[in-house]
Amino acid sequence: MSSVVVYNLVKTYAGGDRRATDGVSLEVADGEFLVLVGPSGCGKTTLLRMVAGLETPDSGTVSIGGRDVTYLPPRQRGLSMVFQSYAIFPHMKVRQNIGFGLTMRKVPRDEFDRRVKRAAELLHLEEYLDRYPAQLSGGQRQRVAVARAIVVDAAVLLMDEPLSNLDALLRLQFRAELKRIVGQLGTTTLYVTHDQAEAMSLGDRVAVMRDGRVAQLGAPLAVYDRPADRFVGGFLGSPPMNFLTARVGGGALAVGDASLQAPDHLSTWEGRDVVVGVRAENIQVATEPAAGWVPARIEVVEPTGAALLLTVRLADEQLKVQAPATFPAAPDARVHLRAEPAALRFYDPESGLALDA
Ligand SMILES: Nc1ncnc2c1ncn2[C@@H]1O[C@H](COP(=O)(O)OP(=O)(O)OP(=O)(O)O)[C@@H](O)[C@H]1O
Repeated sequence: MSSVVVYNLVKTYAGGDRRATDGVSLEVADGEFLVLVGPSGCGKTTLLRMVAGLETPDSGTVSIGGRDVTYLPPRQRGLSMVFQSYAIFPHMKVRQNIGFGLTMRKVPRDEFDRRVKRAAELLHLEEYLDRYPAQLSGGQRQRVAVARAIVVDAAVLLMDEPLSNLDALLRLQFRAELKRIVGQLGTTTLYVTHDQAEAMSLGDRVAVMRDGRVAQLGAPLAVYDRPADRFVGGFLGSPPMNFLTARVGGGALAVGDASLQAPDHLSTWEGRDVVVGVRAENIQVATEPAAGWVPARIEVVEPTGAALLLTVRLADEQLKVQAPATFPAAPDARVHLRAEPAALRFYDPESGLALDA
């Protein structure tokens, strides 16, 4: 049992003007891959470092496998770490780098060989074991850092932006490999990234952080489909969720001259504005008008290869719409839009919080 439970962690750095983490509570279940994601400065690294034992919280607790480790040093916590600046030793060959944690633990020679071989196999590094880090590419060095972390069979793996030094293509390849490897090992993993696509791809669940707090925690698609507030909807997804202001009246939602059907639960908002959230891929687009479709004008057409990303104007609002690659789109052309009612989300314009059905 190697769950990680973080309870009400508060941390303010000396000289810091606000809390780096402001009462964070979450649980990483045994064998789960949980991703902390959020913009720069939201406190994700601080949270990870408190789990690691590299920072001491002002208050709150960290438990690993049911044991309170809040004030234990890192080496007594049964975890292993990979950081962005993968500190592999330049004067040691790959074999000794991968096996470093085993050497420290005085693991016997044959077991050392067996475990290093297995970690090297998982990371496709077998043929590089006798090279020095300087003779490797950046991607291969990063693999060495991951192999070194997994070779010790720690109950919990902590990773802080392990892919951020890799170029875009390598990042994508290694992301899938990490997912395979961690899935195979079944190690409880807490992973920090500022990259929302990486978070969606890797996490069993994602915790979206903002200003030292968890804004939302859930399965990637659940969070993507039902953002708990405007911040989460705007942070997850590329393009971000569209938001437009609509006036509720007589069972309808008015956006400029256009009118959509309002769901029943908005009846308490009669006569007031709400914010409607809708993802680009949930908006259908047509060249011809039809009942219930809303007229709009194309401003920009961007081919992405698999689709077209349209910037369209609807009344005073600008929206991103994903159209099929074959859609006959041109700047200034008039088009007609519609979205399934089930794909619309509603937010309080003041607080930004979701108005649940
Ligand atoms: N050693 C430190 N001393 C003072 N303030 C710090 C220190 N480390 C972090 N902070 C502050 O704490 C807040 C949270 O920082 P943290 O590094 O945890 O954020 P992050 O989400 O990991 O950001 P990034 O993705 O940029 O690393 C920020 O306001 C940051 O400026």
